[in-house]
Amino acid sequence: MVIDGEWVAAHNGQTREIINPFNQEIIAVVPEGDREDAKRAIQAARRAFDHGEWPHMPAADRGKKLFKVAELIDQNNEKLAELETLDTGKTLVESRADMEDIAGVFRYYAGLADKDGGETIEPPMPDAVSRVVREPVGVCGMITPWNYPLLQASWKLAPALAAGCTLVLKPSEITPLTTLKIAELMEEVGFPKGVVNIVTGPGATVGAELSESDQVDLISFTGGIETGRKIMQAASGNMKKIALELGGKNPNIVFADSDFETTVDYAMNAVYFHAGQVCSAGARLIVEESLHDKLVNELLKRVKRIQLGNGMDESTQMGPLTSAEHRAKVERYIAIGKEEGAKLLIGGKRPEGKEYEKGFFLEPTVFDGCDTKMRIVQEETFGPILTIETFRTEEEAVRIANDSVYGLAGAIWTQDLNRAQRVSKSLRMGTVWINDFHPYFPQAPWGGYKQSGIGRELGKTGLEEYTEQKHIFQNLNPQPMGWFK
Ligand SMILES: NC(=O)c1ccc[n+]([C@@H]2O[C@H](COP(=O)([O-])OP(=O)(O)OC[C@H]3O[C@@H](n4cnc5c(N)ncnc54)[C@H](O)[C@@H]3O)[C@@H](O)[C@H]2O)c1
Ligand SMILES: C[N+](C)(C)CC=O
Repeated sequence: MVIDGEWVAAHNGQTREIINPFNQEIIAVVPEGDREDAKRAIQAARRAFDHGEWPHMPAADRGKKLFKVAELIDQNNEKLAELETLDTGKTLVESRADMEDIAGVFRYYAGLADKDGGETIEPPMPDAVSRVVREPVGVCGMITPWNYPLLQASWKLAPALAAGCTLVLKPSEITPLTTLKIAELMEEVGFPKGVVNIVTGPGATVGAELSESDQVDLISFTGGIETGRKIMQAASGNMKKIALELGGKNPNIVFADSDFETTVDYAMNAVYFHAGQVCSAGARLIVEESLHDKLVNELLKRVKRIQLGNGMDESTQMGPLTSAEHRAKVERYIAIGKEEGAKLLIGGKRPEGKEYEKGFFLEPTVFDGCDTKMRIVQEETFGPILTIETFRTEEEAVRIANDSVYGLAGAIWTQDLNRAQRVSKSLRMGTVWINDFHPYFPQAPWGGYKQSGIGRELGKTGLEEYTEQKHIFQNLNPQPMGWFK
């Protein structure tokens, strides 16, 4: 890991084996840091912020460095993609696309770094000037999940560095490899020491230290809702700023007038992409009753054809789940769905065959006859499970879709664009897609309503999250007030 510009082992020499979820082979051994390592990294980031050049460097120069990182990511796209696939199990095609997105994020914030020079405002008194400027928030703690390891890291690294912050990043303990690789690329670009620190290790120690430390000014977290709650509590000690990107249980609302072929195609992609391990997965299909039978029949035909396999194999459409623990959790949800009376139409078990024996595979699964009282509809299973609910009216569709503690994303399929606009206004979600599913890009903010999170990543807001606003007021003609004579 990287602390204060040096590649170091964990202070106590502990290590962790990183496993390929396709065959359980050990692909790497990484340091298993603890609170002590996190403290050292925080101190390094603190020194680099309080006494270093990075926060004071012209923003355009910080931007140039980020452009170079983007170039190196492009040059190393294949290597990084392979590493991500070996570590997570996702298909190589997905990993390559992730790397392109990641380079795009660095490029976007490289360009944005020097665009906000502050603003002059009109003070309500004569002979005065007022300026509002943005300054880096300080030392940032960053904690990332295992499903999109480098992508989620890039959404934090690029804006924080553009803003002039220093940081300590803790990747998920089970998928740290691409985060360590990008630290190598950043070393090649040359960031001042202590600006970028990477500490590998568990959430309960390294993550908790970052969240609790009074030397950290902001904690940015992407992960599950329960961990988010703990981080929010831990952050209250020094009132550090918090940015939380949490889970979702995202409705995919299909009206009977939608374009059938495109809708079915996207409904599959919405839920089974990356084996459903996507915060914005379209895991709840909410379909107009009159279209239900036709849509379900076609879905089942296509689900049967999904090609499971090694993510490294170009013909694979869906890889294994990322860990044995996670597969066990998803299997528990399948059992819960059956107990709740949902009708299992397909899947619900591990695939048979020698090629699947060692991997953490689970068949794509469809439950019909679902409703919002069921746990499989309310809770994030984070696996290849689709639940189907039906509606008769537009109002009912909206009510069902909003009946959730989450509010991350959702989609509407219809050719009636007035209806699409009406429904999009009624959905309590951070992102609404009309006749599409899944697009996200650096220019548009990303984040959740309700318990899906606090704050936004990406877009201009994603940069502002890493800044404090300062109002600088100058009296141009100071005279005694004469109040206390
Ligand atoms: N909203 C988004 O943009 C987005 C994106 C990706 C993933 N997610 C969510 O992430 C979740 C899946 O990821 P996960 O299983 O890795 O989540 P998780 O909450 O289990 O872990 C996320 C990170 O938090 C760390 N952590 C665990 N306990 C901690 C503690 N007490 N203090 C500090 N850090 C701690 C983990 O080590 C890991 O690095 C899903 O809920 C998914 O929806 C959300
Ligand atoms: C934010 N996203 C969609 C890239 C990953 C969510 O898990």
